[in-house]
Amino acid sequence: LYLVMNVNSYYEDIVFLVKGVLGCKKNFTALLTVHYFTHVVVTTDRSKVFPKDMEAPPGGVDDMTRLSYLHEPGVLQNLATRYELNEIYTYTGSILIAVNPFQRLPHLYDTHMMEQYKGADFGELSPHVFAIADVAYREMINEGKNNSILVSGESGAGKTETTKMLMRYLAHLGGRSGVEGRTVEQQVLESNPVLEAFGNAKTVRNNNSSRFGKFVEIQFDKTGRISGAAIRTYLLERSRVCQINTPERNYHCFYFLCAAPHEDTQRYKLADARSFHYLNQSSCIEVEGINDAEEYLATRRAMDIVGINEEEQEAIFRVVAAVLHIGNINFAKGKEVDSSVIQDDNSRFHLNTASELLECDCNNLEKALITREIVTPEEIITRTLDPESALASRDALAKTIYSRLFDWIVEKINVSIGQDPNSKQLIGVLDIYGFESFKINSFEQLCINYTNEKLQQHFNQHVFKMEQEEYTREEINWSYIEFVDNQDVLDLIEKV
Ligand SMILES: Nc1ncnc2c1ncn2[C@@H]1O[C@H](COP(=O)(O)OP(=O)(O)OP(=O)(O)O)[C@@H](O)[C@H]1O
Repeated sequence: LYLVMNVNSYYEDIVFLVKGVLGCKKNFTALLTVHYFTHVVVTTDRSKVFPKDMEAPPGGVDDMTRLSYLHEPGVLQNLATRYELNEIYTYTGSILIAVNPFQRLPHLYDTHMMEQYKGADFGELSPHVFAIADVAYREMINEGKNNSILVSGESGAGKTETTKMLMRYLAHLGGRSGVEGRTVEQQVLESNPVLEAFGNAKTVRNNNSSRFGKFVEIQFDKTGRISGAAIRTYLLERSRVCQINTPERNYHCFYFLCAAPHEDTQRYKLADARSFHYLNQSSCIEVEGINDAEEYLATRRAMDIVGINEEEQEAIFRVVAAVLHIGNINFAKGKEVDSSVIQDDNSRFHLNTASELLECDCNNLEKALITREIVTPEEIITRTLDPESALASRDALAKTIYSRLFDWIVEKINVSIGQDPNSKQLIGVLDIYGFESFKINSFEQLCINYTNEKLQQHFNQHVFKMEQEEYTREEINWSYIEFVDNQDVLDLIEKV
């Protein structure tokens, strides 16, 4: 198991390192380096300052296990120093820390660079995401065992970009030349735009934030060539389909479709994105750097490439449009207590259009929205719903349809990429969103945080156990390292 930790680069106020002590009476007066270039003199409490490694090279160290003081400011200072020199990668032992450069650095990822890392000993060259992929691949070949690379970090830290680079490098190592048609590795890489159109959205932190977790399994044959692949997705953020706030957006595909050529929008009876409730709850409709009309065509092309045919594409976009129409169906109070009716002609138009697009009977759809069936051992009881409950059932339907569409697309991509039933070796790359804590947290956050906690636990055990075994083997005198162990939290959730 390898870990790539992605870090955002915009923290400004956390590096407080003592540059030199000016006086030390009651309080601690120290010359501090704030945000690595501005120097200020402040008086502060002794407990708030940390010693600086005066012997560290001016450009920082490329493996942080070599730092004399391993405290948080020291680690951040080292990352910041290297970042200033455009060195975005740093090791901590076998863990790779990647700081988001927020700019394209093509020279870091070209073929020449890939060739350099091919077969090089770990640690011999500068830290790089290719080195992690290389060692995972070589261990798999030499020891015949499966390997996984875990890419973690908060939203916008660069996990998806890192995953793409890992895949590109693995495709470079295990790719086949001269194979007719599109190769497995090409198809895996080319599936990204499709997954992003349906699973990514603009958030506060990231204009192209993945709202699902992804585990890509690359399968290899005995000779180390890629023989198949599978993409597994987790925890698609369903709530986004119905609820968004400024400055966020819903999933990209909704805006792409509203900006499609006229003949397509006409077929799906679509209008401006601003006229749909699921989109206009946020004032953000357009995003700088994303041309929705062009992206619509690009998504269609990407679908062609991954084997989603014209008829299937039509069906997919019909469902996307139907979700938008469902969101515009409103309800008014019915004559009976706790009942509701379709609000007006406008809502009826959207109800009829949604049922046309979904190819279902519009009376049945209406009934499904304004009533609830309760199944008891004796009979099925049908209860009417008040307008508020009807809205909730409308949103639940939209979320379910959308998440099933997403799963269907993933399944379709998997069928077209093809898995190798005889494969004995694989490398898995896990790109999963990190811990989340908002003002208001829902069940989705609990699931996401639980998953991360579980991964963290697995990693802690793996790393600490490995280290301790090594110390014992080398007969090093060591004492147990204290670390935050949240096993109690996991036990609590798992036993509920
Ligand atoms: N190695 C890199 N080179 C160039 N740009 C990068 C790199 N890593 C990240 N970025 C930039 O940062 C943006 C956010 O990165 P990315 O989408 O990979 O984050 P993420 O951690 O997957 O976020 P989320 O969890 O929200 O999906 C990218 O769109 C890209 O502009």
